[in-house]
Amino acid sequence: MAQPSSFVLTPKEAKSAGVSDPIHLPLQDPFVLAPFSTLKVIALGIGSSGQVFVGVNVEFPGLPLHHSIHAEQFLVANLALNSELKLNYLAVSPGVAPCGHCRQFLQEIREAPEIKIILTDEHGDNESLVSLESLLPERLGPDSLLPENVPRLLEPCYNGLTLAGPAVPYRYPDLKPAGLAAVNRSYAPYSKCPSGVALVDRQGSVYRGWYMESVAYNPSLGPVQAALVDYMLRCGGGDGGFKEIVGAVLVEKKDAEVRQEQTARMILETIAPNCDFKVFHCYEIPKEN
Ligand SMILES: O=c1ccn([C@H]2C[C@H](O)[C@@H](CO)O2)c(=O)[nH]1
Ligand SMILES: [Zn+2]
Repeated sequence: MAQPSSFVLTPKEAKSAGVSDPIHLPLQDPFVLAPFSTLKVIALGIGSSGQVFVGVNVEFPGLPLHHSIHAEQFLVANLALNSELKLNYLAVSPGVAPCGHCRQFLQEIREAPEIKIILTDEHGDNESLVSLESLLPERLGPDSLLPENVPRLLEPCYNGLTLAGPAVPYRYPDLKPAGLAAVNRSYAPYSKCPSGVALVDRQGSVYRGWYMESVAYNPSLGPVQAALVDYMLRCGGGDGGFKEIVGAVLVEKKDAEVRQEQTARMILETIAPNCDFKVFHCYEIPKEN
């Protein structure tokens, strides 16, 4: 699988890759793009730690287009998986501005309207810096549906879930705890149905990701897509791509109103036919009085 040389750069690495200041993010070299795209998009973001995060768009052969991951969504998942608390600057490939779907998904970050977006022409020249608010005025924000004190995307959250039922043996024992840790970090304040996915490749490396919802529902990022972002970040499967995924676990609440099981199975059967997929249920640990 073609990969950027790295999806997370320290401030020092970013500097040696040519990031002199936010407005001069290196939008082409040294990054190699994801292989499936007709339009190849890279998103770069600077987080509050000063690290530079990378996202690429991912299209899945055999799946309807709405399962694709936009570069900006990949970038946000990269921030979340790496516990980065804030996104300050965002730049997309030359001549591309974040699309409406991504402008909406970014709203889940607190203070989203203040995120600075770097726009350029198709040659990477004539930069300008605009706020996300100016790209999406009169937004639908999380404040429309959530109280102020509910953690927003990228803010620390712990869902207090534990695995239900007797321990069923599964041939990849590392996946269950990884899936549980993932569901506990899932951002699902609208459905209150968090979910997490853990994957293992042929080398035995484990990857994980969690469901991240949008106030506008459709731009939400599914738990399989989020785990695939982790897989790509860490060069899972080497050159074998998603076919090297041999095991997957989904953890979600039993009888949840919003369930991922069928969608997760369908996605994995399509892109990772060698994958042994299992679902484990969880429940909320009762709070002590
Ligand atoms: O803001 C955008 C717009 C489009 N794309 C991707 C999605 C799809 O893979 C391809 C064509 O739309 O470009 C992005 O990643 N970000
Ligand atoms: Zn987009």
